[in-house]
Amino acid sequence: MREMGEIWLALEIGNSRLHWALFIGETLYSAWDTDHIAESVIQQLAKCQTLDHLLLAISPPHQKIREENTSSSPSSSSSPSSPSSPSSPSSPPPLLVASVVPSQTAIWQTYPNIRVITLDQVSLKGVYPTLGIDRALALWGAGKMWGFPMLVIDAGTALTFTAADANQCLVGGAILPGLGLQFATLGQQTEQLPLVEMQNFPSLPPRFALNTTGAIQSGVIYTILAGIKDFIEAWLQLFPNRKIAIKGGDRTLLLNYLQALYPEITVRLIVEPNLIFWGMREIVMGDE
Ligand SMILES: Nc1ncnc2c1ncn2[C@@H]1O[C@H](COP(=O)(O)OP(=O)(O)OP(=O)(O)O)[C@@H](O)[C@H]1O
Ligand SMILES: CC(C)(CO)[C@@H](O)C(=O)NCCC(=O)O
Ligand SMILES: [K+]
Repeated sequence: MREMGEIWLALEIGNSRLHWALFIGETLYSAWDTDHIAESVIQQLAKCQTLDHLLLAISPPHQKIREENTSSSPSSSSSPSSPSSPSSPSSPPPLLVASVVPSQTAIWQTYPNIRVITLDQVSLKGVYPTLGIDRALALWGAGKMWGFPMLVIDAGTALTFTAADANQCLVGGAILPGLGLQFATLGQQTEQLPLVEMQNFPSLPPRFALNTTGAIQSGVIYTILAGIKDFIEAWLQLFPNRKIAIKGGDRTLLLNYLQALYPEITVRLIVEPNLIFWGMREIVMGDE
């Protein structure tokens, strides 16, 4: 970034929704999620006169899904709270975009001050050309924050494992359908199976179920948890001093279950929803 205290926005375009962060220089001021935004709204953003207008346009209060204020002085302004101290810019702030949805990236190109992060800008070594930028950035962010070797588990639309060794070189990883996707496919692609809603089971379901919904819950949850445990154990055997971080929309649910089933591995997990933003910050600050 050009100035130390400059306001900039980070946007991660995921397959389910958008993930936003407002930075002042190196400091993450707040982070929130929204649904994908219509092209017509994006085209209006260049005309926003103040930061508050812009924030309101990209995340109207009823649309905002999660907000986390990381600044020490919470602001009273509307959602998401904009920083009160630095003066609002007269033109829209720089926007850093990382996207795994190319059609969505395309409609953001009308934004006046946009920079799209691509894989070649992440200093992670040994990447393959089609590696998702979200996986690369989350791994880079986690490794820079807590050190390498690092394994990142992303419990998002897809559940992914992505690892790098002590030389900051990609070891590799794995991709499987995330929790929501597993329930959705069973409900949609079969004649007799219902769509199971995830919010309805905060605690572990019985392993051996005597009804259809229970059987789906058991099958999806216990095999995902066993899979996560197996990947973690394989990772722990690979390197000394290795770390593990977990992010993604299903992280809290999965952590609660993991804690109940495998407390000894759960304590090793670094839980951090903002890994991709730490990765983006590394790239922005590296340019100075
Ligand atoms: N309000 C919500 N809206 C959508 N998904 C949610 C919400 N709260 C929790 N989730 C869970 O989050 C998961 C999606 O995770 P996330 O939002 O991290 O995915 P994503 O948008 O694909 O992002 P990424 O590409 O970074 O994984 C879904 O499986 C869903 O169960
Ligand atoms: C796996 C997802 C969908 C996770 O968001 C994304 O990282 C992606 O589209 N990756 C491309 C394929 C790969 O990472 O090998
Ligand atoms: K596809």
